[in-house]
Amino acid sequence: LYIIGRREPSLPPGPPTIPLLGNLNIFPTEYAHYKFTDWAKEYGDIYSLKIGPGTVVVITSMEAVRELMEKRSGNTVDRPPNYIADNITGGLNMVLARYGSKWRILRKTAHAILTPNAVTAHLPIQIAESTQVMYDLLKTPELFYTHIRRYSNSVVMSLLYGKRSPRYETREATLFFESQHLWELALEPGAHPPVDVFPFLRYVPRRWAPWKVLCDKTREAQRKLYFGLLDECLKRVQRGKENGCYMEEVIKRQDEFGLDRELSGYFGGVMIEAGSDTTSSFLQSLILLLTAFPNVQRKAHKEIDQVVGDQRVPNLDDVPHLPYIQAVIKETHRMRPVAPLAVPHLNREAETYRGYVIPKGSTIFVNTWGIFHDPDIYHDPQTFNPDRYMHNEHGTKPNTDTRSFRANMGFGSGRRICPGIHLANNSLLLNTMNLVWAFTFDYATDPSSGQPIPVNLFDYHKGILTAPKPFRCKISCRSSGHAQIIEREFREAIPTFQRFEGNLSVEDEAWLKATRD
Ligand code: HEM
Repeated sequence: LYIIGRREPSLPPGPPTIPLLGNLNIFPTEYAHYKFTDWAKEYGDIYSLKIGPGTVVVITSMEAVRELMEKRSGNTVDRPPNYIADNITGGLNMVLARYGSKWRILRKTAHAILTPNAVTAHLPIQIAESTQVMYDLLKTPELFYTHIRRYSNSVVMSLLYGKRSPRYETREATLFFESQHLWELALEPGAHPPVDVFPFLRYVPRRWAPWKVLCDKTREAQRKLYFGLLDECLKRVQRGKENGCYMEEVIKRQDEFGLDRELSGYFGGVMIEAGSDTTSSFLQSLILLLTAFPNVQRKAHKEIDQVVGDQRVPNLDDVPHLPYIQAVIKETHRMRPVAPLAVPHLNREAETYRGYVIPKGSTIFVNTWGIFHDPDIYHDPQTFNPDRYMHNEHGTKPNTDTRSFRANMGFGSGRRICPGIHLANNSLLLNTMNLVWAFTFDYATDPSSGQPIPVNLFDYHKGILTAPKPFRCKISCRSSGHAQIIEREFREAIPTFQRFEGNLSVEDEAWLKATRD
């Protein structure tokens, strides 16, 4: 028993262990990326932690990512077991699913509908929705946080189910935000007994195990949303009233993909989850950073004014002419990666690397945060400085060996890399251009003292996905000319919106009527 928790000599180094628990007693339960980055300074770009008898390996360099996650991606494609998640979803949450036939079916389906070509077909609604973001910010800028969250949910809902969320309060958006909240509580590291490390804890009676009640509640909330939406889509297909959304295609090609009803429901639901709060987290961080770094904002304004001017809104054809805006996006990924530790992987067979043996079934964390904040690679990594990407492709210090670097590190690595990259990139480009073109972002003013209220660059939510906690800032439209163009574009987008407004609630209809009269 004494050897349980002890670090095997062939493992990469790491913090001292204690019997039985290994490093479980010091394993960070919140903002783990900070601690993981501190440990990387002490133990290097590959180190290990013992969690009871199990092993966690943390990698904090592009070189190790390239070797272990990419070159050996067939081996590091699995995810660690997650009893609570599986209890809630029956193992069908694609993001956390174990490697196996079900994950392969889900992944294949995701690829089929998220190719660069397939996402181009859905640009009109994405553009219309990003126009509404500008319109909403014009009318109620103080609600920017919910406007952004509405946007990313509405885009995925429109693409997948042909049904948009015109308001933050739209029924399906609310159901999603509620079920997502429960899901986050259920997955919160350290919040529940470690049922994966010590399986006997799974058998504690329900009255002493509040996590079991939470699991049931979460399962119910998710299924209500996922299968409600699926059935609505199914009915449309049966009536021959398709509107061209992804889930109709999924339903029609069910046999080809190998999906049954259960898998189809979870496929759609997980796409909403994976596509909504990720995109909005990025855009909220962008606003936070633009507010805190006015010099960056000035440069971005200057570039967009030169290229786009003030007589029309930006569009995707402008992107190649906007290198600084592109650099702003890269720098936002670097400063505030949406998933600072990506999502943990697991190796299917033992690995030998740099003389270490990483046993089969180890959990592998890619410490994206640590890589992006490494002062040996990035000059002054805590400063939001898009210019670093103007000098070289990866924004690194001169003479850095960048052979293992690639552009989309914020989207993970290997065979579990984010399949939504193309869709997400279009959203990030459209909204970053629009936000910079139309608005200035300043500190809010404290009404009693008249002093500016600074923003806190580190006040972020806990969890696998981070997003800034709601903060205050002042968002103003740059001129009345810009405002008029936004109003006009919003009106002109009505026919595009209407294709996705087939089955809305009375409240949504009333809101649309009020904004359109
Ligand atoms: C800014 C936006 C986004 C970011 C930064 C992001 C980032 C990530 C990251 C870091 C992972 C884990 C990769 C790994 O395990 O190495 C991931 C997985 C995933 N993402 Fe995204 N994502 C974004 C948007 C989207 C969108 C729009 C969709 C789909 C509509 C999507 C669908 C998924 C799915 C399904 C997975 C799980 C893949 C698997 O485990 O096989 N994501 N994403």
